[in-house]
Amino acid sequence: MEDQHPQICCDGVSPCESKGYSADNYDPDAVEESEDTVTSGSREVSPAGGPTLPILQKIVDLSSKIKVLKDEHALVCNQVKEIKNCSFVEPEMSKALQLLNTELGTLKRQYLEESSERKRLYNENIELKGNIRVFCRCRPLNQAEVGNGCASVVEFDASHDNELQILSTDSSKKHFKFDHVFKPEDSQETVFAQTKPIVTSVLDGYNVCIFAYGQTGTGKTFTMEGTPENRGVNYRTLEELFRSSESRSRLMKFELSVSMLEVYNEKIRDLLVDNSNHPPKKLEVKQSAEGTQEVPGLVEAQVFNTDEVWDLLKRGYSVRSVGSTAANEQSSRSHCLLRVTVKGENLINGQKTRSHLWLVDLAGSERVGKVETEGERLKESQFINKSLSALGDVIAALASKTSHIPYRFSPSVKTFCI
Ligand SMILES: Nc1ncnc2c1ncn2[C@@H]1O[C@H](COP(=O)(O)OP(=O)(O)OP(=O)(O)O)[C@@H](O)[C@H]1O
Repeated sequence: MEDQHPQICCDGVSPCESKGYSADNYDPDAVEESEDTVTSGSREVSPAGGPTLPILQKIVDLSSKIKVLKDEHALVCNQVKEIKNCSFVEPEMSKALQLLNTELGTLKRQYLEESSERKRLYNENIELKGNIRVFCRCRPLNQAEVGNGCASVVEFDASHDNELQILSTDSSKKHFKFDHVFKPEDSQETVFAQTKPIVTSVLDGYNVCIFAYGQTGTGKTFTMEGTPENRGVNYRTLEELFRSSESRSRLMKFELSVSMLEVYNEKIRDLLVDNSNHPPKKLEVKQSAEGTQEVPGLVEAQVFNTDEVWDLLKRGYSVRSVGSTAANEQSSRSHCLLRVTVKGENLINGQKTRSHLWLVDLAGSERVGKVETEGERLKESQFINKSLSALGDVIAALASKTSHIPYRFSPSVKTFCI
């Protein structure tokens, strides 16, 4: 019977050292495969009557493939056994979870420490540059000025972007220094780039205020409001606040709301209320129980995106008191104040902040005689000048760090200092 089995070579044994199957080296997979290969293949018979060398080689190859597969199978079986053994998996998993939680806690703590350090350094840097900063922007000559043959009396120093000189009528030059000077060709974007770092401090919980101050017709409203095609500081600020708050959204949740008011002839008027059908509500600055200055009854509209902001700003600008003067066709006759309230909540430690950003377009300072004002315009000018002079006193007192700051001298100034 033994002789009926074909003699095959395997395990690297050479044909001349061939051996037959026995009960000890029997491999059912290998035999099945071998038999199939030998019986179904075109039988090539060696001169001695056994299979030829190519077939033997195929069998050798298949045998080693089967061995590899068997080893892999044994490995997978062991893995399945391990997975089925829950008493092994659960403690391992809860240990891993515990480790991950500890690591997460450490990372959170480090993140909080890093972000409060960032906040401290950022705002320290702002303070080092000066808590009160003054920029000067010179507008280009307008068509009327060009038509009248006017020439610019402002000279800029190319090597100092914080200085300018004014040519006086007697040909002498007056030298002025600011924190930065913007030239007539500087865009709205360039102007905003300088204010942006201060603006983002409000997200860190600091109160910030930006005033546009200057003679009538010099470009205050253009700088703060801008035009739909060329938007100013107000819109760009809110755009930046949305962008910045989004980029911090993994750590902080922010809520932004907007109020708009004007101080006209020393009276406060809410610009977000439609007063067309009834007399405007009387608004006043009052001290709250917490000691902060508030305007009770002032509309505070929550905003979620820049489209909503633009709609609100347009609404407010459209009802602002403007009039035509000799110096400016569309002169603002009131101080316009845009207040952005930022409420922040730290999502990790629950700490809350509330801060205000005031963006103020002051009415133009003017020499009453020069702008030929009379009647209602004259009364407006007197109020404007009185409040601006009171504001000048407050800023001078703040800058010289005197103990008494004359906030209460004018209702407008009281409003600016809320
Ligand atoms: N940087 C500028 N580039 C181009 N045009 C400007 C610039 N600044 C101001 N203007 C234009 O000059 C005119 C007067 O500007 P604006 O109304 O902003 O002055 P203002 O200082 O707000 O005046 P007022 O105090 O009378 O309200 C406007 O037509 C405005 O578009």
